[in-house]
Amino acid sequence: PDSLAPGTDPFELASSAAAAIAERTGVDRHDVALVLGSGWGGAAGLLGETTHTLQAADIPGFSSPAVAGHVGTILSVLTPAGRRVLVLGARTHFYEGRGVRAVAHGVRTAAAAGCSVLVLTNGCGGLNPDWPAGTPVLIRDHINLTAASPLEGATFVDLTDLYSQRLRAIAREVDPTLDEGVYAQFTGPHYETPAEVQYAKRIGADLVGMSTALEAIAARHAGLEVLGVSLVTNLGAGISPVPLSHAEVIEAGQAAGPRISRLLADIVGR
Ligand SMILES: Nc1nc2[nH]c(I)nc2c(=O)[nH]1
Repeated sequence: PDSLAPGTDPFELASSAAAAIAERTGVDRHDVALVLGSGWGGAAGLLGETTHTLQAADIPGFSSPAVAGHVGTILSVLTPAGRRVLVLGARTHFYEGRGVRAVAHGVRTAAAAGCSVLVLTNGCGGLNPDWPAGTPVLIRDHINLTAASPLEGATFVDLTDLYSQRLRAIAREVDPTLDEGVYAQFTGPHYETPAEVQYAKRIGADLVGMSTALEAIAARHAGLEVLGVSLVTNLGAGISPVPLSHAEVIEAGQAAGPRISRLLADIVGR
């Protein structure tokens, strides 16, 4: 069944997606999954040898991307250390209105494909003036402002250390200058008002985005160890005098591309 409609079991769909990936790549088990957010597109090429490129729309439960800057492919990459990375370039955002099952499908597919680690990357707004556009920031924790959960029913899941200290320590070995922050997921698709940015700041957020938190919760439930890395692509509304634009977002991501791609490749290579 290639549908996330009510009635289909999302975990069965993830298993069939993982089976389709294994069949099409000949790779029975992947080790690390990587979700590429805005600005992170260049990372895949530096991870190792891309042995297979699949169209996401050909894999059960995935659809073609709705956001410019997100490619609609799923890659299988072999790292120099012999690790298999599943690169999910087809993220579904909560604001697409396809439901939380669609948002969590990639993560569940990664777990069903055998992955034990998930690296979630995103582009986001920064609330710290010390972080100009192009700054990568490790996610230390999140605030889920979507009023939703990817989990259904009495699925009580502990979220302490959701963003693995072990993986953050590895990231800091690779780049000791990396800062950390709390990421708040808004529903979007609109950007925050200046008042909402100040609200986010007051409740303890350093980064504002429209992804990641729901995926991380689904990842913990699926038993994956999570590393989250944000790319500050703009300062949150009201923090900087000029208005936001998606063009600015893509441009800042591209400028930071080489550095963050190298960073991600070195972290995954550990
Ligand atoms: N919510 C929110 N999401 C974002 N994504 C990007 I790239 N920039 C932003 C931002 O300023 N706010």
